[in-house]
Amino acid sequence: MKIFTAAQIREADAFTIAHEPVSSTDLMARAAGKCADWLLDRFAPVHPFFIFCGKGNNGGDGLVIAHRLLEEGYQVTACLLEYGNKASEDYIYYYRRLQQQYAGRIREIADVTGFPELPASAVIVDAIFGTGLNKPIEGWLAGIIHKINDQHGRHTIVAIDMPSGLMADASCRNTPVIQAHYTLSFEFHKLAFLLPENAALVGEVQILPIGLSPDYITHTPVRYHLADKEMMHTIYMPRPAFAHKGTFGHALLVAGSYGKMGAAVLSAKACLRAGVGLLTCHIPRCGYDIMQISEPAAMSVADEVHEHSAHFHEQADARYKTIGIGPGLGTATATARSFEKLLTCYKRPMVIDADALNILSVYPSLLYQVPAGSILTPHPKEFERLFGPSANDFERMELLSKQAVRLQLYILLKGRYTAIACPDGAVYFNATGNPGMATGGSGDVLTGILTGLLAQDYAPKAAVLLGAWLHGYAGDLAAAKLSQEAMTAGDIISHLGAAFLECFY
Ligand SMILES: NC(=O)C1=CN([C@@H]2O[C@H](COP(=O)(O)OP(=O)(O)OC[C@H]3O[C@@H](n4cnc5c(N)ncnc54)[C@H](O)[C@@H]3O)[C@@H](O)[C@H]2O)[C@H](O)CC1
Ligand SMILES: [K+]
Repeated sequence: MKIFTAAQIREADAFTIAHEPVSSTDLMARAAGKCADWLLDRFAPVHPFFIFCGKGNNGGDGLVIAHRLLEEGYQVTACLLEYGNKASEDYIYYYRRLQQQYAGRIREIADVTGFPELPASAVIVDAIFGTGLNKPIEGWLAGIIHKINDQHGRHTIVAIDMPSGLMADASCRNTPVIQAHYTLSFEFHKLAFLLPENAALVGEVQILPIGLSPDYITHTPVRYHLADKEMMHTIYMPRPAFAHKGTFGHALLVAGSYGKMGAAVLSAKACLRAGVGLLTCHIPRCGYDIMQISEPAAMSVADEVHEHSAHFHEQADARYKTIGIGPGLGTATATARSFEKLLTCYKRPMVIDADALNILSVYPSLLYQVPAGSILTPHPKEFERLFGPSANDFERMELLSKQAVRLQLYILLKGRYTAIACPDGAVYFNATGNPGMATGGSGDVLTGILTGLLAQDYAPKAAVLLGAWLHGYAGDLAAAKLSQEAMTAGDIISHLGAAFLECFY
């Protein structure tokens, strides 16, 4: 799914009105009607509704919702915020209709003292500002936002299109924003919904299709995308019937050090479960028995050094379709030196994670030696060590995209919505996964999966999108069976099979 900017959403709206064609009042009725349907479905008539309306089209949506709920016999108070702006045409149209039929249900609010007493079980609908917000909310309107947020623990707050105060494409940190339990958003996700700094504001997001022009949607280029199941179906490659293990590539995994062999084992197991043909693990001498016993399907090569690996560059030849490097590797000087040599002799896209990323952040010039098309998988701290801090999450996304272009790499920034930046600057968000995966070893599992997919001849972009999706999907299946608390990284691996089956069979 494409993620459009606020300006593009306005264009989509205008394009739809001109080409469907549909009048803008009818488009508003269609959009707000979807919200009303959702509210009617979710809340019984015992809930009194307080619908706060701004003067733009978001407020217009609120007026349509108020009218529809009244028609359905609900108790509604339309709280119209009179802050001096000129009302939009569609707002005026629906205001007149409400005024004619339900004048008694309208309350005009011109300062904070007009904030209504809310009875128990009231539902607050926020239709104050949507995608038209162009500066932070100030003055008594900010007071209204705070008053509404004070009700967060007592009343359900449903935001229409966007929580008021949030901008689709810019940071609103430390400005007044509605803290919604639900956000009913039209047609598309907004970038703001996917960034951690807004996690407490958007609540559960419901995307409601409102029939914006498919023509506009198909032909308008965007930087940000949300990965979805259809995308995965275009990526996934079923195995040919006459396949043998050579068909699926031989991967080299460079991982583990004294005390961190678990990371290597998890990565190896995940790589095998992702379908690699053959796997060789380069591990320090101390890890030899551990790996051989833990994962009999993997071959092992022990380094000359006991506690960490220092000679893996000698291994890295054309036999290997790809290399996954980093989980539990440690950052010993000898390890860093071997990594440096590896980068001069091995030129295929590889997967670089954890301590291998930490080595890159200590020796940043090595970043330029990383083969084009390789996949880096930093968590936010590792990302910051590599590329520096950002003032907010929007700037971090800019930096992520810019670095992927500059280095011609795929950079996967881990998070609730993992963001995957591509060498052409596009960024894909992955929505599978859950907080149960915020546990030691789950990154090692991802590295194994990505390595396994690259070895099977998935192009790097396909591998990183599919790998992130499957990793999260398997995590969701594990959480459904075991709970988010009790699941471990190993459970992600053991649910990978079910993830393949559910998604592709
Ligand atoms: N996406 C669609 O196709 C549809 C969207 N709909 C709804 O329309 C809004 C966007 O409406 P718009 O009138 O452009 O903007 P807003 O209602 O968000 O408000 C803009 C209004 O307020 C002024 N303003 C902006 N910032 C501030 C501020 N900080 N303080 C005071 N005033 C401010 C601005 O100048 C405008 O006058 C979208 O979100 C949907 O809810 C349609 O209903 C259907 C199609
Ligand atoms: K809103």
